[in-house]
Amino acid sequence: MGTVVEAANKGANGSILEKRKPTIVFVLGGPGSGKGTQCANIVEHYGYTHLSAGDLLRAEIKSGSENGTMIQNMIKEGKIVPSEVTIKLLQRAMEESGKDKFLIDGFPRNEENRAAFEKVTGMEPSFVLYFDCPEEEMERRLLSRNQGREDDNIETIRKRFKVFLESSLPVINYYDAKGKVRKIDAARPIEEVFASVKAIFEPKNEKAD
Ligand SMILES: Nc1ncnc2c1ncn2[C@@H]1O[C@H](COP(=O)(O)OP(=O)(O)O)[C@@H](O)[C@H]1O
Ligand SMILES: O=c1ccn([C@@H]2O[C@H](COP(=O)(O)OP(=O)(O)O)[C@@H](O)[C@H]2O)c(=O)[nH]1
Ligand SMILES: [Mg+2]
Repeated sequence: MGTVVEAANKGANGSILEKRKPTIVFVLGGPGSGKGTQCANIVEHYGYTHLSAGDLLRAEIKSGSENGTMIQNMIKEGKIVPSEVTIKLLQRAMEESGKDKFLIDGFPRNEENRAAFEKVTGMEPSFVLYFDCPEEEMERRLLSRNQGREDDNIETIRKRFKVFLESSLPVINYYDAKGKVRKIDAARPIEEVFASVKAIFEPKNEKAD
């Protein structure tokens, strides 16, 4: 039974993840659009495991890994770290969690990230949550985030906005063409945004009338 699904999920590396067939939701949106904030809410209500690609990369810098300096420099410049580095961290985190429902926050950030992830893991997202927010609002939020991040300064923020428009939006457009994007107006208060998020995660009542 399920041979068609199994074939569709089969990736190139024989990973245990294939056997578990995890559910994946990509959480995308510009820097400061509220991805991390809303992911925390989703985890609380819907039992997903939150994996922030940015957090994994920052942890990798702290761990003193051989890639640490390269990653740090790229983040400081708002550039996208090579796929193989980020994908390895995501795969490891998924494996180690022992869980099977993931919010992947802030990845894929460009078409190459996306294609490499799908190829290496053999997985596609169930859907993509896209937090849509104007730059002025994102800029305000980032400048008052106060997490001591090296990239939350106006110079790097401008670079991140440019990278988002040029490289990350095409990923959203790609999934939109496949009918997989759930777009949310993220320029509202946190609770209002979460109300829209809930409507996406709640099971549909087919017989509602
Ligand atoms: N809807 C919102 N309205 C106002 N501030 C918000 C909202 N969502 C998040 N924030 C704040 O904006 C900053 C960036 O949010 P965060 O969730 O870290 O965004 P992202 O992960 O997309 O960069 C944080 O300080 C957060 O508390
Ligand atoms: O898949 C990823 C995710 C993040 N980053 C880098 O990490 C930074 C911070 O990402 P994060 O998602 O934490 O920032 P946010 O958008 O949440 O503010 C980005 O600007 C990139 O330089 C990356 O290269 N690849
Ligand atoms: Mg974040």
